[in-house]
Amino acid sequence: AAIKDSLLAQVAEVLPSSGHKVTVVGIGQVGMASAFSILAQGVSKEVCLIDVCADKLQGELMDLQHGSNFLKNPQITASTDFAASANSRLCIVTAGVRQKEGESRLSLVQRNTDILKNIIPKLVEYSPDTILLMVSNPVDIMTYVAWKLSGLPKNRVIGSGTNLDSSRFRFLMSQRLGVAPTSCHGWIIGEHGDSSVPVWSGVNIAGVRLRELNPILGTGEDPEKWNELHKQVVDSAYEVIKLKGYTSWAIGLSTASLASAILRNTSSVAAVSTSVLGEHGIDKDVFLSLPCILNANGVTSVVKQILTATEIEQLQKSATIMADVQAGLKF
Ligand SMILES: NC(=O)c1ccc[n+]([C@@H]2O[C@H](COP(=O)([O-])OP(=O)(O)OC[C@H]3O[C@@H](n4cnc5c(N)ncnc54)[C@H](O)[C@@H]3O)[C@@H](O)[C@H]2O)c1
Ligand SMILES: O=C1N[C@](c2ccsc2)(c2cccc(Nc3ccc(F)cc3)n2)CC(O)=C1Sc1ccccc1Cl
Repeated sequence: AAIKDSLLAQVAEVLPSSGHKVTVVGIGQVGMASAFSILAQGVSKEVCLIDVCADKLQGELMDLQHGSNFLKNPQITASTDFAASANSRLCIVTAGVRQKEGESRLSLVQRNTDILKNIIPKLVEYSPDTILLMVSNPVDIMTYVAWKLSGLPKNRVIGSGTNLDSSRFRFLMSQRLGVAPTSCHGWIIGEHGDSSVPVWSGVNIAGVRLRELNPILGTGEDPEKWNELHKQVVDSAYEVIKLKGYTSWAIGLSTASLASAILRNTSSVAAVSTSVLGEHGIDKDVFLSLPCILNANGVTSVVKQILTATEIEQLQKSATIMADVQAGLKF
């Protein structure tokens, strides 16, 4: 008899999944930083890697598996076949192509949309109850495209949105004030990236709103130039790209944090891209970031922030731009 048979008397079936299985599609810089963060923080012990590059998949799989002894025995699998993703509680999509030199945003969007056409239906086929977490850019549009392609309810299709933007904002705020980033409260909402919206009225330490200490905070007249904080969020993204060619650690940790809220059913609040139709007077079927309650059922509530007219105007402008781009897409 095989050693295993002499050693073990099986008494029950092995379940197909831990119930916390996470699939990461696209194992480039962002996908691997996300997978590593999830494993290193014990967010899930069952991770499946999917990509079109078989060799890279095998190499990343082996390299991660070799660390299993330090990761408390996770189950890590990898395949170019989506069947390997079956029974995933959460599917994180970072697959995409980079903008070519001088490529228009719409052309990139159509190319990434075409990639999603091959990914989303297969993920849902093998994990019909899954939650999709989109990271690929332009993330707000890719989240809408994923929702349309998946047929899932809106609460189970989430974009990483301005979660990274807000994290960079808190770090920069912590540098200015000498307060830990986790104690620097500030929310960036709306469109991820260059046109995101800082909610200055809500920026606070221990509930003390900086806007109350300095009503011109965040405006052009502010001598301390706090509005530069938001500009620094955008500039630092370009700075990182210029210096290292991509971003990985912060977005990977951000993705692991969102995965943790979902898998551990914590109902914590995070700025993520969700359907904003009907919020703040938006009448377009688009996805933008607002503070949302995240748990095992995805986005279960949207926080109704009190926004200034200017902030609402910026959201509505982004909604119109998203809707126009979406109208030009071929599904
Ligand atoms: N939302 C955010 O805050 C944020 C931050 C950083 C990066 N991003 C975005 O994340 C995406 C990935 O960035 P990256 O630096 O990891 O890129 P990358 O080129 O390093 O990785 C992309 C991966 O996708 C894979 N891929 C391509 N087509 C595929 C398909 N059809 N099926 C499966 N896998 C496929 C590629 O093989 C590659 O491994 C980009 O769109 C980038 O703009 C978003
Ligand atoms: O930190 C990043 N890096 C990226 C990146 C990663 C690999 S190559 C480029 C980045 C950096 C700078 C600009 C930019 N623009 C962009 C716009 C639309 C797209 F479809 C793709 C990329 N993207 C991707 C991205 O979304 C981010 S966050 C980011 C970007 C711009 C402004 C503010 C923030 Cl918080």
